[in-house]
Amino acid sequence: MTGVTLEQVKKKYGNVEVLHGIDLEITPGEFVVFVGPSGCGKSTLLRMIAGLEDISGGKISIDGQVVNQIPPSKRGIAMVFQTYALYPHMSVYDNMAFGMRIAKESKEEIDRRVRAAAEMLQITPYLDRLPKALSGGQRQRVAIGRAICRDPKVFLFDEPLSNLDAALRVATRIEIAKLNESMSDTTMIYVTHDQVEAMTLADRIVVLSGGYIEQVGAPLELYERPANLFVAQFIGSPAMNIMPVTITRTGETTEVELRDGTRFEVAVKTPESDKGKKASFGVRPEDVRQAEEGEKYLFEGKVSISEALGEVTLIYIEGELVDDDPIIVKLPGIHEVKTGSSMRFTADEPKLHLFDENGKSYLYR
Ligand SMILES: Nc1ncnc2c1ncn2[C@@H]1O[C@H](COP(=O)(O)OP(=O)(O)OP(=O)(O)O)[C@@H](O)[C@H]1O
Repeated sequence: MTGVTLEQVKKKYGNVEVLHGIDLEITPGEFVVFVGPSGCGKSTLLRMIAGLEDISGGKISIDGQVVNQIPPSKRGIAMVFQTYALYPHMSVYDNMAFGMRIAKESKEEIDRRVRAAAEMLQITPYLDRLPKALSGGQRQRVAIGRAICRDPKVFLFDEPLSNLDAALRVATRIEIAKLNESMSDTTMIYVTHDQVEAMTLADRIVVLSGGYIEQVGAPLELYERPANLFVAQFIGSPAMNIMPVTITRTGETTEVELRDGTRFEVAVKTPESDKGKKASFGVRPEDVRQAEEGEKYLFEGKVSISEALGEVTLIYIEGELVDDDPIIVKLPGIHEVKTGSSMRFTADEPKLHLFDENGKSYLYR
């Protein structure tokens, strides 16, 4: 079993540094997903692990061995790309066998591995076809099959589903989850900007932004305890609502005041020195509910629009409580809501988040 360690890994293109000293320990057999907005450096980091990009600083180790100077073919990795990268003139079988033929494996061994991978991915009926006679999803499975045949110690995926349509994405995502179960000794590193893929596939997610790691954790840990405003708003859809507040009482629990003067308590510890300081209060759209008549409420606002999606109703509230983005409330089921009407909302205390003036969660201070 093989782990991957990154120590102070940096990447520069010319004078521009795009990764600023990444430290990460990926344990053997783990499925780690890199997520982050476009340009945050996630593909570059993956390509550096693969050996397809030079390392400008720091160390990358695979299985305890520093690989900075080791070529891709000697790193024990296999990579699946967004664009499949199949040879168009070769059959599916030959595409999958190609790497092993180069490595001078025996004919019998090649046949055994190609058929085993094809079985696992349910592409046996297509082994004689050319890639052009396959759908996008089938082509991607061939690309994954080719990677499996190499029997990699580390499996790297660079946005493998992003060229597929919605239904195929789901089906292929489930294939990859099954693959991960059947290859439980193989370490997998997966790049995506799709948070559903990240949440469903990962043992741990690494959230990147601007060439830095914002947080590393299990999917639900990031959802329930985001370390900062960036992660809070990146994980979860629609994004967490953020409202500017002032801290009016500190201690084991904290009282905050919204812009309209409403005060309430958040079950988060704050230091005395933060009394009177600006902070950001956060609550997820799905954690908000309508306050009962006479019940203490968190916030009140006029409905600017509502969307009934059947399974849920989304209510948008604009006004002084927020800066640019409206507050979004996601209520289960169908609700008749009048535009312009005033509504009061509340949420259970454990679902409330508080971030300091620098955007860092008070849970981690
Ligand atoms: N060959 C290159 N030369 C110069 N800059 C580059 C090069 N490749 C990438 N970059 C820059 O490095 C940064 C990180 O790019 P990278 O492709 O890793 O981002 P990403 O998070 O994978 O984005 P996306 O989701 O859009 O693929 C970006 O600012 C990009 O413009």
